[in-house]
Amino acid sequence: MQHFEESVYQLIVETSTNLPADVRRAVKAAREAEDQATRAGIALSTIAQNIEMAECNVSPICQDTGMPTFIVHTPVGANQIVMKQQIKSAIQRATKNGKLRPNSVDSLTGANSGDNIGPGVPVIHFEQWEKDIIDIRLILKGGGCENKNIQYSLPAEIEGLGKAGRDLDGIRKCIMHAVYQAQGQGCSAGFIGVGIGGDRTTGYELAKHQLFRKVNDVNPNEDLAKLEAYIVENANKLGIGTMGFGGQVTLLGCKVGAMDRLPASFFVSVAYNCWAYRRQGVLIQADTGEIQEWIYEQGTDEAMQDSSTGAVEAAAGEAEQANSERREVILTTPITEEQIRSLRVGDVVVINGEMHTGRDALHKYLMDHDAPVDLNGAVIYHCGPVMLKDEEGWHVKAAGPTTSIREEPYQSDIIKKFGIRAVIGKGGMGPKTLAGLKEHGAVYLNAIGGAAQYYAACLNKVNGVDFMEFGIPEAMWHLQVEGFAAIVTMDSHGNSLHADVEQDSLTKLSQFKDPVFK
Ligand SMILES: O=C(O)C[C@H](O)C(=O)O
Ligand code: SF4
Repeated sequence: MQHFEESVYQLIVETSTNLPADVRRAVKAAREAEDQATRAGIALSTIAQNIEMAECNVSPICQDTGMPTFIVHTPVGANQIVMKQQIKSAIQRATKNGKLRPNSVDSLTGANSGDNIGPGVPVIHFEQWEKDIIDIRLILKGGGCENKNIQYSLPAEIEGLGKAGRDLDGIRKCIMHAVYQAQGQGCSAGFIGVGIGGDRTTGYELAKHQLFRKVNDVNPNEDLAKLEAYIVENANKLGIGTMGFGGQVTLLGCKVGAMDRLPASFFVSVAYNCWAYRRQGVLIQADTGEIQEWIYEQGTDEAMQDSSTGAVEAAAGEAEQANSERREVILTTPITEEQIRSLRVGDVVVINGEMHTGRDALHKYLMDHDAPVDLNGAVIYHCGPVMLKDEEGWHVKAAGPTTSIREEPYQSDIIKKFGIRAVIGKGGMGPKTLAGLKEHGAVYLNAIGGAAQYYAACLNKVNGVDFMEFGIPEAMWHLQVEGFAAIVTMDSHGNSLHADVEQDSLTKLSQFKDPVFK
């Protein structure tokens, strides 16, 4: 077992940086199905470019490298205690090398352990089997899509769809609603795993296990196979689109499993995974610990685009031609109110100058404290980056946006208190923020979720950092930026693309009210 730790390290690096071929093919099919000249089309081009950049840089596809979750099958008699120790040390090494973000946070104190080790982290499930080989699979599922997991208890009254009973049609309604409620916040276009039955815990576990299936497999249960095909076809009629921008492609895959339940309970548990669907696995020789085989086709041979550069620019160019009303506005910080008031939903903004990261801990802190820097005219970026330090200082290794809606209770007050002019994030924000943008003259910009390498390439200098005590993802990083492009999705005139897409998709959802499976 001399090579076991190194093999697990390779598994972690591969999972975090190189999206598997079946997932790549699903993203490529989405690109083909979507009009390149739309916002969703541009988002998919950015995603494709980001996937290639991550592979090339051997750096995280998305900065949120998730809750490392391993499922390990071992021969009878193999020493699982040693394996657990070695998995943990591989995790620590991958974190130190910037392949994983330090993601393990004490729930009571907020302290980040810094090495992805803590109570309950990583998650390791061991199972023995009769074979003489070790099968170890890993999923890195980020927090934003994890937050969009949902569990239904049947029978239920489902928003937009009416009564859902304890049958296949009731299950269908739950799953359609699960896709609807995620909107773009889980970085659509996504994949879902569904667990029918179990208790509240095992139901979710079953749902997550479905995410280990291959994208193109077919469910051996005929009814479930039909349900899976139905969901993929019809969820794509909801019009939510990539990143919730509206569009043809909302869901890339649906896998459903069933287990027994108690007479009184009927749970339908849904695990939502973003497009950055990072799961891999290896078969490991039990005597040496060496990798014998990769379980999922690796991404390397499935190139995302014809030429590695220029896809996004080309798509943006086409988009501009197709939609002469779409403007590209270059802004240098600090930004004035007049500049902000001239922006409308749909404009592309390119930012130069300085931006400041801020997410959950910072927003809470700023409510009743001063800011360490002048934020008048400033840009706040909802982002928890992967950072590495060397002799020259800090470097940004991965830095895509985080889900903005979590800051809804604070954002409007923070904008007002400090004179912030632009907030960048993903998934959109709610009515309180929209009113705040209008009142104080600010704008919400949507960056492409998960495109952590794409954005890291524009963040070329770290000017400083405050609140390191919040941990790397939550600290306030002051970043020098050049050519950071994002789309205005909420403007200072009361318009919100997110509110429009949500409204429109609810209308579409209600078209699926009538029974399908009898
Ligand atoms: O934590 C993050 O950086 C992002 C998170 O996965 C999210 O989707 O909000
Ligand atoms: S930011 Fe988006 S792509 Fe990254 S983990 Fe969160 S949901 Fe997934």
